[in-house]
Amino acid sequence: MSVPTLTLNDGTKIPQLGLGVWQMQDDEAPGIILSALNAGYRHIDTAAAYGNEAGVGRGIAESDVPREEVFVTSKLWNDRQGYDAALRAFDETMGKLGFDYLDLYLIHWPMPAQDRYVDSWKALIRLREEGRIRAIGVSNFLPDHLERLLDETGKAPAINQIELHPYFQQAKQREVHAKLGIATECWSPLGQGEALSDPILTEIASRYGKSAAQVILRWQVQLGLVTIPKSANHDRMRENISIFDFELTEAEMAQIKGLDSADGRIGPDPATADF
Ligand SMILES: NC(=O)C1=CN([C@@H]2O[C@H](COP(=O)(O)OP(=O)(O)OC[C@H]3O[C@@H](n4cnc5c(N)ncnc54)[C@H](OP(=O)(O)O)[C@@H]3O)[C@@H](O)[C@H]2O)C=CC1
Ligand SMILES: O=C1CO[C@H](CO)[C@@H](O)[C@@H]1O
Repeated sequence: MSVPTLTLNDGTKIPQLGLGVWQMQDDEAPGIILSALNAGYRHIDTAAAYGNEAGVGRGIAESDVPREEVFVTSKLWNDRQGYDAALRAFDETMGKLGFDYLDLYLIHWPMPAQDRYVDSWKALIRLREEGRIRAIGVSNFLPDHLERLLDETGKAPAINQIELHPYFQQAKQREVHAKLGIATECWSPLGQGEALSDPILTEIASRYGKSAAQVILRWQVQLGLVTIPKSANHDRMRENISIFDFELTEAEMAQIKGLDSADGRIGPDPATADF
């Protein structure tokens, strides 16, 4: 069963489930990408900061899958923010990936103390107008950062990639996204493994002969989110994409909603993150 796509506010289609590749070494990335493409993945999430763009590009180039059938995201790292710096960083990313266009480029963190994200956003708008990027977006942007992009450029991001898992569900942030026409993408969708032994999730999973990981990813897809679980293991990669043959009931969706926690964040807080 193939992965459904979501249509972004600029008309671009993104597969709702992709492979996250943070913490994969550049030299192991080609093999992992080949394995993911064989398992049916057509969406890969990398970043300049992950140090594996070259390996990701090589894996795609060495596969039998045409470049245009794979949706690839990369991200602008914090020390390259600003208009000219972002243009140069994008060229470097493209050189490493070996692509002539990118599907999605994100500003990785707002870094409000630097106050350069509006200029970075203007560079991304230009790159999209030039046809070098299909869709542009952001990551870890809070509502006031999104409002400022809109106020100063009139252009809303297609997507905001944020921490989102059963213990940190971001309902308010999702509401803001819906109002502004911005899709929500979940990073650390499995809570970096923390949520996988949750008794409610394992109980729901047992009803379908599925795993807790599959229930979490199915929950995210049914919420209309994009999700990018990371696995470097072929069996778990296959497991994570095998979620399109069952459906959670409304009662199960409500049970999972009940797992949300005010202090469930595992990554940095975008308001104060400074790195
Ligand atoms: N924009 C941002 O700021 C951020 C973006 N990201 C993106 O999100 C992606 C995913 O987030 P990440 O932090 O990696 O965490 P995830 O929530 O995807 O969890 C990954 C961990 O879970 C394990 N795992 C994966 N599938 C299963 C399974 N079916 N059963 C048991 N264990 C499993 C993996 O191990 P194994 O590999 O051994 O299977 C790994 O240890 C990243 O790779 C990156 O692309 C992440 C953090 C921040
Ligand atoms: O995507 C991410 C994972 O790696 C980075 C750290 O090296 C994080 O800061 C970032 O948000």
